[in-house]
Amino acid sequence: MTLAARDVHHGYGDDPVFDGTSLSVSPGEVVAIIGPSGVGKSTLLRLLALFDRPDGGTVEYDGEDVWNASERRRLAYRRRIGMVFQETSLFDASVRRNAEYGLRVRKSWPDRLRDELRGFLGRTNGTVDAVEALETVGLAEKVDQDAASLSGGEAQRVAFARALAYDPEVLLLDEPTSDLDPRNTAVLEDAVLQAKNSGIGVAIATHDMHQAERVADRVAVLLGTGIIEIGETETVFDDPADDRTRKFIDGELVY
Ligand SMILES: Nc1ncnc2c1ncn2[C@@H]1O[C@H](COP(=O)(O)OP(=O)(O)OP(=O)(O)O)[C@@H](O)[C@H]1O
Repeated sequence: MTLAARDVHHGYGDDPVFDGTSLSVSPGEVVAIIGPSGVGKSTLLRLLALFDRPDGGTVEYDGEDVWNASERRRLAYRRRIGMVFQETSLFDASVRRNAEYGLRVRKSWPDRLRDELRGFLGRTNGTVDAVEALETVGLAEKVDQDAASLSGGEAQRVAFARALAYDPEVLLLDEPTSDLDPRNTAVLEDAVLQAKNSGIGVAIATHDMHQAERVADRVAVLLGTGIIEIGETETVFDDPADDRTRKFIDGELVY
């Protein structure tokens, strides 16, 4: 599984956000996307999540141009991608039901039938259980609590568990710890590393350089209308090829 945006052009109105940029996510790696506010980190994640079609260029899943595939195939690909947004949206029900939500909605009918058959035959279906996913984010003891009564940090962790619970091949995280305290941040970062170790490819947009250093194998630096540099985390932080990267990381670039 590799999810890739290739030479994508995209914008809103007359303003280009991307003028030909590329990014790929492979199994078992974490790619951090860093860059100033408004540069297009969320937009890039939305393109990778197959929510929006790029104006130009391609988004490919395992080499297949997703927007030239049938809608059925595109939906099947979309089901393999988990996305956690900046703003969490839980509904008024228990934590468990919120974490299970993706399982019910996103599974295709053939998957559901297969799972039922496997359940009938007494086999496990390989899907991460919602409670297991809640354990990963340290919320197992809150499964029966009403989601509406959770703190902001707990709600973000439930949103992450929901994405994990349906066993995605790729996880796209948009500032998943922007409102979290250090303890909640550490729990989520740990969950990201567990996801990676289980073979999931992760892309994470973050404002937090230290977070990128802690969790990412590769870092993509978005500036202007595209990625100006992408490489191994250590190289990008310690010995960047582009001087603008160094300035951005050192806080010398003013936007
Ligand atoms: N639906 C939209 N309609 C019009 N303009 C949009 C829309 N979504 C995003 N933009 C614009 O596209 C640009 C990129 O936005 P985006 O949210 O991707 O940036 P970002 O890097 O994620 O920002 P932040 O770090 O503040 O979350 C911004 O100039 C934004 O105003």
